[in-house]
Amino acid sequence: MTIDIPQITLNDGHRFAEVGFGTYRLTGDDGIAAIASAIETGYRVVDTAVNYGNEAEVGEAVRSSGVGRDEVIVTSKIPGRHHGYDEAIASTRDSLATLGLDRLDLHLIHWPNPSVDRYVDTFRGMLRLQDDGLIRSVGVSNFTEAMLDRLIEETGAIPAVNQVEMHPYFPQTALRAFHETHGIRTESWSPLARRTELLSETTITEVAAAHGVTPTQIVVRWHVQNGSTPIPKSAHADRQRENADVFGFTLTDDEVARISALERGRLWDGDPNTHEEM
Ligand SMILES: NC(=O)C1=CN([C@@H]2O[C@H](COP(=O)(O)OP(=O)(O)OC[C@H]3O[C@@H](n4cnc5c(N)ncnc54)[C@H](OP(=O)(O)O)[C@@H]3O)[C@@H](O)[C@H]2O)C=CC1
Ligand SMILES: O=C(O)C(=O)[C@@H](O)[C@H](O)C(=O)CO
Repeated sequence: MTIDIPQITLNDGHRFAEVGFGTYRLTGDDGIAAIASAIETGYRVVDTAVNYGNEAEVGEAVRSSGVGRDEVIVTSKIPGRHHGYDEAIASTRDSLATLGLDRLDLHLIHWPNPSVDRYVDTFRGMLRLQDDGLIRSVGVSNFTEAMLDRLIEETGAIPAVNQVEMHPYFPQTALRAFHETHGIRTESWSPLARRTELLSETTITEVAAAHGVTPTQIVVRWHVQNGSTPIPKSAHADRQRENADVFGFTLTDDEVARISALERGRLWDGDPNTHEEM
C-alpha cells in the first residue's frame, strides 16, 4: 500500500512534502529500481544533483514508477564548477537533458563556494529559468544566514528551500528560526546522520520503545516535528517504507527536546563558509 506522505506549500505556492527521498550513491540499474521503488512507496520529493552522476537514473525511475510526472517533485543541484549566470543556465539545461524531463520542480545551488563568490549570479540565472518555466521552485543548499541575507538583498527573491546538514547531532536551531522568519523551508540532508551510532543512542531507543516504532522512525519524525523535510536515502524497499511510515504517532515536546539535546555539531567537514565543492 502506498504511504500518504503529507504535502506542504512552499513560499512560492508550489507543493513540497514533509518527507522526501535522497539518492546519493544510487546509480545504474539497481539505482533506477531503488528510486522507482521509493516513488511507488509514496515518496514524492526525489533529490538528486549533477555531482551524484545519477540524474539519468532519476529520470528513468520517474518514468518507470507508474506515478504521474506531475505528482513527483524532482530536485537537482548546480555544482560549484557551474556557478555564474550563463553557467547556471547551461548547467540546468544539461540537467534537464540528462533527466529527460522538461522542467525541474526544485533546483538548488549545491554549495555556496564563497571563495568563488558567484552564488548571487548563479541564483539570478536560476530566476531567469524560473521565468522561462524550466524551474518551478528555486532554492539553495548549505547556505548560512549571512549568505541568505545577501542573496535576498541583492536579488529581491527569497529561496523556497535551504537544504542543509541536519540530524539530532546537528539540529540547526538558529538557522531554522531564520528560515521561519523568511518563509524558507528547511530540508535536512543526511537526516539519519548516515546511520552512525545515532540510531543506538539510549535516548532514541527509549523513545522508540515508548512509541512501539523503530529508532529510524523516531529520527525521521523528529525532523517532521521540527518543520524540516528529511530526505533519507535507502537502497532497500523495506527501509524506504519504514522511513516514510512516520505519520501514525506524535512525539511529545519533551521527547523532541531530549532528542535535540544530543547536539554535538557537524559530522563532516561541511562548514559552508569553508567547504568548497566543485
Ligand atoms: N546538499 C548536500 O550537500 C547534501 C545532500 N545530501 C542528500 O541527502 C540524502 C540523504 O543523506 P545521506 O548522506 O544519503 O544519509 P542518510 O542520513 O539518509 O543515511 C543513509 C544511510 O542510512 C542507511 N539507512 C537508511 N534507512 C535505514 C533504516 N531504516 N535502517 C537502517 N539504516 C538505514 C542507508 O543504508 P541502505 O541504503 O543500505 O539502506 C545509508 O547507509 C542524500 O542521499 C542526498 O540526496 C547528502 C549529503 C549532502
Ligand atoms: O552528497 C552531497 O550532496 C554532497 O555535497 C557530498 O559531497 C557530501 O557533502 C559528502 O559526501 C561529504 O562527505
